Amino acid sequence: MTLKGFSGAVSVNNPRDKLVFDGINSNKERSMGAEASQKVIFRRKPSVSVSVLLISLVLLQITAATVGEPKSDLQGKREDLFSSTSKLEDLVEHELQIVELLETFVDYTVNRANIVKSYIKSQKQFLLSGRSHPREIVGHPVDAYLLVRRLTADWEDVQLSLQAISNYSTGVSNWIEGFRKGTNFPQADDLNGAAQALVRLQDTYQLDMPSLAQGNVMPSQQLSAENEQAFKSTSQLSARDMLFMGRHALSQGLYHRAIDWLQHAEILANNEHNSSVVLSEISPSLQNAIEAHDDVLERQGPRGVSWKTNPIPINPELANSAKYSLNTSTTFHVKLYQRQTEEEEAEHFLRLCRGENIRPPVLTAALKCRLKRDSSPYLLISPLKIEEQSHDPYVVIVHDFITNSQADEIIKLGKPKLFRSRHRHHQDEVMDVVSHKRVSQNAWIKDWEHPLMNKITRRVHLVTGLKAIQPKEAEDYQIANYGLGGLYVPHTDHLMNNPDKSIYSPWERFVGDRIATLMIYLSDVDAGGATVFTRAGITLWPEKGAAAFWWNLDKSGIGDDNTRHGACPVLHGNKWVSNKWIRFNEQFRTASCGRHPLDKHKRP
Ligand SMILES: O=C(O)CCC(=O)C(=O)O
Ligand SMILES: [Fe+2]
Repeated sequence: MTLKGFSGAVSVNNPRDKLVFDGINSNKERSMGAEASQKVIFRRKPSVSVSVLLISLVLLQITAATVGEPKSDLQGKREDLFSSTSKLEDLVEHELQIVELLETFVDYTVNRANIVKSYIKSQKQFLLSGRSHPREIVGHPVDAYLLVRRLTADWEDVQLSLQAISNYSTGVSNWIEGFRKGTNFPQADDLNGAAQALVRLQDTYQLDMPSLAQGNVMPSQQLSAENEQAFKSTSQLSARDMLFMGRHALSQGLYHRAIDWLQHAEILANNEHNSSVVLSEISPSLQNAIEAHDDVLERQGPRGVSWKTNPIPINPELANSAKYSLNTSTTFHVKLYQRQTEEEEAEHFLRLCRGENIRPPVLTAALKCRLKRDSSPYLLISPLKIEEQSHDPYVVIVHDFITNSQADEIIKLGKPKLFRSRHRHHQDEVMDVVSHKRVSQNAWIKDWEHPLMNKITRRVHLVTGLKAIQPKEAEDYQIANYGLGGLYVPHTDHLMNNPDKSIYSPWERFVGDRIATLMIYLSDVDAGGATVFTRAGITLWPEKGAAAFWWNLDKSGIGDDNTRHGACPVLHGNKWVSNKWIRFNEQFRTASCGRHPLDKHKRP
C-alpha cells in the first residue's frame, strides 16, 4: 500500500522489502520522498567496526582441527527468525557456543602474544644500556650473546607464536563462518523485524518510550513492585538504536512515534558517554519526520489505514492556524456488530488488545460460568468448566481442556516442524502468502502422529459434539508460535466467502468451510497476546491448557463475519496455540440445522 502526501510514495505494508542493514550512510534522507523509500540502516560507529576488525585480526589461534567442523542443521530455504520466539531461543545457545570459542581463543592468543611481548621487552631492555652505537653494543660479550640468542632461539618462539595465532585465527574464523552458514543465523530482515516489533509494541500498548528504551516493557499503570523486575531488561537501547526505531516508525507511517523516537535519540546522543551516533546523523531524520508528519496531517488528516499523526502539527505556525484551533483530538466511536472500515477495525483491535472494555453491560450481563456434565458419562466425574464469553457470536472458553503436561508435549511435537506462517490472499484466494499480517511460525500435526493427538481429538468431540478426525471432518492440528511482537491481524477463520464456489479446490468443496474453531492455548503469555474479536468486542486472555471455541458458520453454513478476530502482539513472554478447524460437510448428522436459515449454533 502506498501513502500519498509524500513527494514520493511510502510503502508501509511491506517495509521489510525496503529496510536493509547494509552499513551505508543515508545522505539521501534529506528529501522527504527519499526518506520513505530509502533503506533503514543500522550503521555502527567506525570505532565498533575497528574493534570488530581487531577482534578478527586477533582471532589468530586455534587450528581447524582443534575447533572441529561445525554441523549443519539448516536444510532448504532460510526462514526468518524473528517470527518465532522458539527459533530465537536457539540463537541464545548459538551465541553462547561462539562466545565460549572466542574466550578460549582470546586466552590462547593472549598467552602467545605475551611471548612476543617479552621478546619486545628484552630488546627494549637492551637499549637501556645507554650504548647507542651498534659497535658499542656488540662490544659487550653478554649483550652480543643476548642479541644472538634473541634472533635465534627466542626468535623461533616468536615465529611459532605468530604462526599459532595465525592458524588459530583462521581456524576460528572458518569455524564461525561454517557455523553461521550451518545454523540459521539472524540476518538483516531479522534485525528489521525485531525493530518493527518494538515500534509496534510501543504503539499498540502505548508504552512510555524513554522507559521502553531503558528496557522496561510494562505500561506504567500495570507495573507493580513484584512484576517490575520480571519485565525489566538489564540492557538498554542506545541512541543509535533509537534512531533506527525512529526510521522504522516513519516507514510504517507512525509519524508521531517516529518523532518521539528521534527526539529521544537526540537527547540520549547528547548524554551518552561515548555516543553511539553523532547528532548530525539524527537531526536530518528528525527534521524529515517533522515535515512529513505535518505534511501528512495537512493533506490527509491525523488517522488513516496506514498512518497516524498527532492531532495538531508540530510546526507552531501551522498549529496556530484556525483549522487546528478547535479541539481536533480524534475521538473513538465504538462500532460493534457492523461492518467496520479497515481503520475502525484497527482501532478496535488496538483497544481490545490493551484490555479496554468496549461492550455495553447488556451484552455481558447474561454471560455465565458453568459446569457442564450432561453430554457424556465421562463428564460426571470431571465436568467441563465453561466460561461464556459471548452469546452472539457464541464464544466460550473451556478451562482445563488439556493438562499442562499435554500442552508441553504438543509444543514438543510441533517445535521441530515450525515454518513461517502463511495466509490466504483475500482477493484472489491464493494460498500461501508470507505476510506481516501474521508474525508467527507454524507446524501441522496429524491425529495419528501421536496417541496424544488422537486423545485430544476425542476430547474435541466430547466437548463440542462435532466430528473432528482429520482429514475429512477437520484439519490437522496447526501449532503456532508467535515471534517478537508477534500478532495476527483481524480475519475470519472461515475461508470460502466467495459466492462463486467454483474457485475453491475440489477438496475444499468436498469437506466444506470451517464450521467452528477450537483453539487451545498451549502457553500462558506474561503480557499482551490476547485473542480479540473486533466486531463483537471480546478479549480472550491466553491461559495454558484452556481452549477457546466459537462457531464460524451459522446453521445454514453461511460465514458469520461477527467472528472477525485477531491475535494481539505479544508484549512479554512466549505464545503458543493450537488450532483445530472443524469442517462443515461431515457434521450433517451432529450439528443440527435451524428452522430459520440464520439460526446460530449455541453449544457447548
Ligand atoms: O493466536 C490467536 O490468539 C488467534 C489465532 C488465530 O486466529 C488463527 O490462527 O487463526
Ligand atoms: Fe483465526
